[in-house]
Amino acid sequence: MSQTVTSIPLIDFSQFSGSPDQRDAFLSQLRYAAREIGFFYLKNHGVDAQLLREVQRVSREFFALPEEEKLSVAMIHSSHFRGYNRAASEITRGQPDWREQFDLGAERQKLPVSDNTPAWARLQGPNQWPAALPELRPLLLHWQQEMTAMSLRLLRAFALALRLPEDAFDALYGEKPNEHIKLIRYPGRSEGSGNQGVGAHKDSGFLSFLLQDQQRGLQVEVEKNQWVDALPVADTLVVNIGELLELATNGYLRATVHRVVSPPAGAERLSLAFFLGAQLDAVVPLFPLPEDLAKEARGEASDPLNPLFRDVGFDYLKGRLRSHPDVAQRYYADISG
Ligand SMILES: O=C(O)CCC(=O)C(=O)O
Ligand SMILES: [Fe+2]
Repeated sequence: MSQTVTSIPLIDFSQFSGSPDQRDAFLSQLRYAAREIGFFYLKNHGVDAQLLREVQRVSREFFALPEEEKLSVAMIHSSHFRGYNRAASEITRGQPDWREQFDLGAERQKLPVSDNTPAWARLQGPNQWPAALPELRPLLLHWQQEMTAMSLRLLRAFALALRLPEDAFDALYGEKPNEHIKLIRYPGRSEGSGNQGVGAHKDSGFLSFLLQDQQRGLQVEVEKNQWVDALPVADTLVVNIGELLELATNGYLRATVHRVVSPPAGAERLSLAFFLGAQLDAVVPLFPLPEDLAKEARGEASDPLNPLFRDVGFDYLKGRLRSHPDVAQRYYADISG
């Protein structure tokens, strides 16, 4: 029987490279956290603390730019869903989110598109970078590289925790993992803004990582209608499981619903998210788990408001179209109707 969860566990990634006993202890904590809660704090993750501080500092500088500079890289200029959105542009569960944000992905060349190319191929392409803040590009691309390397290491630990071969998930991301970064600033509450920083949702990919500042706001639905604060904890990243891992493990791993409540008036919250996903042409298989684990799998806990698809590119595109109806209408009217 699982007991009531009142807080989010904290696990230490350095144990994974420790003695065999430490490694086993780490893997069982990982399995527990990922199955029972779907969220945990990760310390000693190996991403340089100084780099993280720099990324936070320069992200704040980005949001402090004059509005016209931010709008010069507005997402509406990008068919690849890259760029800036003002607060209340993105929609979750039909309601606007009170957060401004800057999205980027892997810096890759646009794919040639013909009549029979799948629509998700249009997602690949360059990022937009603000001319007014030249240090943003090298810094974020460096951070992206570090986050990708760390998160792929963690994904391999997940495979071991499930007693699958260490490289079980490798073919799903191949040479082109989906490396989505979202810099987010939640303004304080104001008249007429409501308190939805971001509405309740699950993330779609393999794993999500959040670098929080000092301001609370993130909440995790550990049981139906029971929300727990994921308070900021210094020197950790918050990690959560995406729907892709839930689907691949028949619900053994848990993609947990979460949301952000807007900060009080006069405060603000900065959260920097890294979402690791599979490559867009992958199809998610069902991994055969060892019998004792398979018995504990909950089955697919798909959200009826947001059905899942095993085709990674299609599923990711569906999410992007739903979150950004203006971009959808401008570049994807042929498929989003
Ligand atoms: O702001 C946060 O810490 C969480 C953001 C989030 O859940 C998301 O963008 O998917
Ligand atoms: Fe999320």
